[in-house]
Amino acid sequence: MSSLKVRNVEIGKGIPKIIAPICDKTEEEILHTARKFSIIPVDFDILDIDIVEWRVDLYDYYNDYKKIESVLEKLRKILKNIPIIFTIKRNASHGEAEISKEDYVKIYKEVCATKLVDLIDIEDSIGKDNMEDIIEFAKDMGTYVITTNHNLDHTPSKAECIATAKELEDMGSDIIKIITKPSSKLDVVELLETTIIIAEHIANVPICTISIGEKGGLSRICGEFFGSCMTYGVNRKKSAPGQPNIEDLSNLLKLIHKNIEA
Ligand SMILES: O=C1C[C@@](O)(C(=O)O)C[C@@H](O)[C@@H]1O
Repeated sequence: MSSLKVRNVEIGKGIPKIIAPICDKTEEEILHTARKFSIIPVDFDILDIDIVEWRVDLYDYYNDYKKIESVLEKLRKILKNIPIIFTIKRNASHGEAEISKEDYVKIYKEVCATKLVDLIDIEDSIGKDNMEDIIEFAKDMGTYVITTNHNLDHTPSKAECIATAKELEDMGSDIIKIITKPSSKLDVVELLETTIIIAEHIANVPICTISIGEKGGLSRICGEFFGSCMTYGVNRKKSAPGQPNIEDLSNLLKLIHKNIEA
């Protein structure tokens, strides 16, 4: 697995990168949260984040491209050099956006064309052709692509996850993300083992794996050992169940980094 440098952040090397999602509904709240993320750390008031994800499906106007662009322009200024991920999750992937695949593709392309975001996160529920369509466009615009495979009701086998990772990499993903739902502790362990195999033997791009819900919490903190390159931390509002808060996450990641040989 090789790393990916986005602005000053090297994803796929060292401590997994902390992504802070912005999950607000209104422009005012979104910008307020972004300002908190951009504050220069003072003493203990450190918000230790590497990347900000805007969860656009949680915004009141997720299907109004003009409004999205206007918020993005402001976010870009506020967040300065912090990389921004643009994500719309449709309700097919437990997100909030009731949006057709065609509109999804259209909004993502328009956003790439603005060059205001560093990465986009696209979901596999839109189908291979639509994913490839967005990826090709994103590459032309210089936007990095995270492709997300959602398994929100089960944990697929190792073989299935490996096949998925290969397929997503072949499509041109810059980062591969696999999300699974555990029904037992063994499911969590299975995903961690799968992560090692993909990171060390299969993928040439960084991968991120998450076992969701309270049962899967371990998968969010031990990525450095198993080969998962990034993890999501909560600020005020969670964007998914099981996410730890940013401060705890940051402390844990540093502690693990000091005590393991990855
Ligand atoms: O894909 C993901 C991962 C996530 O669902 C999580 O479980 O932490 C949180 C989402 O905001 C993000 O887009």
